[in-house]
Amino acid sequence: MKPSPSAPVLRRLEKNAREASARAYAPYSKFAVGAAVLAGSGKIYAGCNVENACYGLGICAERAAVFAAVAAGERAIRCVVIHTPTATPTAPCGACRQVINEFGPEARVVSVCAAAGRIDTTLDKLLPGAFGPGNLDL
Ligand SMILES: O=c1ccn([C@H]2C[C@H](O)[C@@H](CO)O2)c(=O)[nH]1
Ligand SMILES: [Zn+2]
Repeated sequence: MKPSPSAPVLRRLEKNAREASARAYAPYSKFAVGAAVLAGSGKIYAGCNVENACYGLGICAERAAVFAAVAAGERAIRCVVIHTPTATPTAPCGACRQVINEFGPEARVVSVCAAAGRIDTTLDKLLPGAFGPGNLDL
């Protein structure tokens, strides 16, 4: 079976995530993260982490990207790519896994970094037994 998204689309997502990481606002952690999501329409939405002087109020790149997609009218997430300018790739935090689950329970999740190492997995592997919208069907 052909991989989804295709290699050229995945390359575009990686470029968008890398460019978004350069726009991260991370003066406190110095850990710049960029994310790009491929939404149901085929459009790509990017996000970066945005920190705050009130430390707990920062938001991760992945959630910023998902929320940008939803604000544009999207309701499905097919793929999330995360870029960090580090030597090893970074998997999404638990909060972001839960948010991705809402719109892309079977999304492909790819983490890339400044070196060749990558993580290429799926949301259901990262968040097995997830609580999701279906659990609220009483
Ligand atoms: O997957 C991750 C992990 C961390 N961060 C952000 C949160 C915080 O701003 C900084 C350090 O945790 O990196 C992300 O955006 N995505
Ligand atoms: Zn997160």
